[in-house]
Amino acid sequence: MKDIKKIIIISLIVISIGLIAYGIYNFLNKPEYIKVSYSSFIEKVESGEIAEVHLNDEPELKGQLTDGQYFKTDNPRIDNLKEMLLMNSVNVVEVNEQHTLGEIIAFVGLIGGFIVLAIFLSRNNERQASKEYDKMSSIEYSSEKNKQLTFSSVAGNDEAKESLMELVDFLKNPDKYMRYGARMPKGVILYGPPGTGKTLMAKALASEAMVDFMAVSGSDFVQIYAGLGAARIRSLFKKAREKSKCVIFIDEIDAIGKKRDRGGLGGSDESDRTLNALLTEMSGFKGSEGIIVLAATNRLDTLDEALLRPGRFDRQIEVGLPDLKAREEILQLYSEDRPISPALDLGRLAQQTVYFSGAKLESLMNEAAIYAARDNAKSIEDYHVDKAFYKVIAGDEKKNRSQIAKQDRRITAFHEAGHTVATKLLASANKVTKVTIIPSTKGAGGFCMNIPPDKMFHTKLDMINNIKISLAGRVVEEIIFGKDNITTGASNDIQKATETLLMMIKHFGMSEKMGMLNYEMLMGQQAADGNLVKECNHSMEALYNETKELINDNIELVTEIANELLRKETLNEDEIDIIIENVSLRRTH
Ligand SMILES: Nc1ncnc2c1ncn2[C@@H]1O[C@H](COP(=O)(O)OP(=O)(O)OP(=O)(O)O)[C@@H](O)[C@H]1O
Ligand SMILES: [Zn+2]
Repeated sequence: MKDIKKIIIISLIVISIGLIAYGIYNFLNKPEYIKVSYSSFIEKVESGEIAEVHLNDEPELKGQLTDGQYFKTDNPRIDNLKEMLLMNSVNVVEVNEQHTLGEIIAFVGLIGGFIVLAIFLSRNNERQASKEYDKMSSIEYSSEKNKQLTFSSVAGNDEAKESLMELVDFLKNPDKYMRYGARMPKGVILYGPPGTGKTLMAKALASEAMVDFMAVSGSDFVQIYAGLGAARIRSLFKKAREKSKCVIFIDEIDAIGKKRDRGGLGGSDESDRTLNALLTEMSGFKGSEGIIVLAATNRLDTLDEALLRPGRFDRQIEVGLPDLKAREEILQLYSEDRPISPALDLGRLAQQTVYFSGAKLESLMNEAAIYAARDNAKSIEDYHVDKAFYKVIAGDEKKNRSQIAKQDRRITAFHEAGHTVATKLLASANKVTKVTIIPSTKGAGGFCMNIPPDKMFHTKLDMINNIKISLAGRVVEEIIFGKDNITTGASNDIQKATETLLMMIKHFGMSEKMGMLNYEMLMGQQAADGNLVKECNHSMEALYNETKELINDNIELVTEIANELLRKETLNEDEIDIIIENVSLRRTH
């Protein structure tokens, strides 16, 4: 505001100078005119007493006599006046407009004044705008130094916690790792369903390492103004460097890091610019600076690959929904400071809260506490939890708390038990590290983690067994629940089985009927050759029937594993081996 005043004053001064100059010029140059009649003017022309005439369209003509005197006379406004004057060797000056030099000066002065004013105003605007831009581009972040928060405040997710704990020492002593030439990760992505404790873990990492925690959200960078998102990224990293050691947490990274469209549709230049700024900043800082960027997303597969490359977010940690044990731990955690009735069985409550996230469990205990307080009850009772339960799953289908997703769980348990048994019987060299009926981002239902041994070549038998392992989930569904009750849960399995079978026939010459031909080369891209489809269908059916036979022979084992899965939700390899041993002992007796 002050600046605007200054500019107005300066402009006024410039304008006044112009006007004064005009006045002075006029005053100094104002000649005295004597009036002569037109007839005496003509006489003077003819007698050669006129030196100069200014021709114009005005009522009066002006000019100068040979003796230097100025004169004026009536303007006859005739066409041949100029010719007549020239014939009498009078100097003729044509003045089309009446502007005198003085007026021109004043005019120039005025224009100049305005130009100066405009320049000043626009400069001022620019300065104002850039000031505002600076203000907006400096990112607001929430910073917390939470001394009490440790990894023990995060229940379950042991693998994820372990991976993060490795980083604590690095954050404390980055120099130590630099001395050994160890390259520590700059970026870690935590991915998994909402409310599973990703933010909580990031905070725990910062507080255990006793460094600053800077939290922002990806949506803060989605801006209407061009370049603002990128500027905010730079400001964020600048502030982080000022702190030297810190954890930057970017929630909802997908808001800036979405896959860039190859077709050019949808993806905006603006979000590209923001993403590029992030990538540049991340490659910019050195590992020795003790800065780690944690990012969270619900979906890893929507992120741009460029983000996941080495030197960026090259560590990806899954944070899944809690299983039975973890749910009990979380419930325990949120009961600690609350008066819980001794009759309230947290173990049973954990069993009844399948598919609940940590956030949902926390909210369950909180709502129960609110109901208890409203009742002025001595402690939180089972029926408070029951009421709270309906509140928390409100919007979901109203289910009895002990019946939640009961059928889903049963189907998933049997399906995964099928994969497990097939793996154990057909591919004993594979490691089944974990079976679970808790959904992950990888599989819709549960999953059976199966690590094949490291080998250079795969035999035909290996590939056939892999197909059977994939089919075993569906096979068990059919045997236990009937042909009409098979589910969509096997779609990934069917895709995998088909892929393997096609590879065997099309690339590896492993089908006697189709011979040793590469069908890709024979048919180009159009693979829908009738014979090929028929052969695939035929082979798949044979493999399905063989798998069915295998499962039927071992249905007792499948059932046992499924029931154990329903009890514990997650089984590791040792637990599976014990069940197998028990069942085979029972059989031989
Ligand atoms: N494993 C857990 N242990 C203890 N508390 C948990 C756990 N998971 C979630 N919570 C509780 O739920 C709250 C929300 O979790 P948090 O914000 O960390 O989830 P998030 O995974 O970051 O979710 P979003 O994807 O929605 O950002 C936490 O503050 C905590 O109270
Ligand atoms: Zn399956």
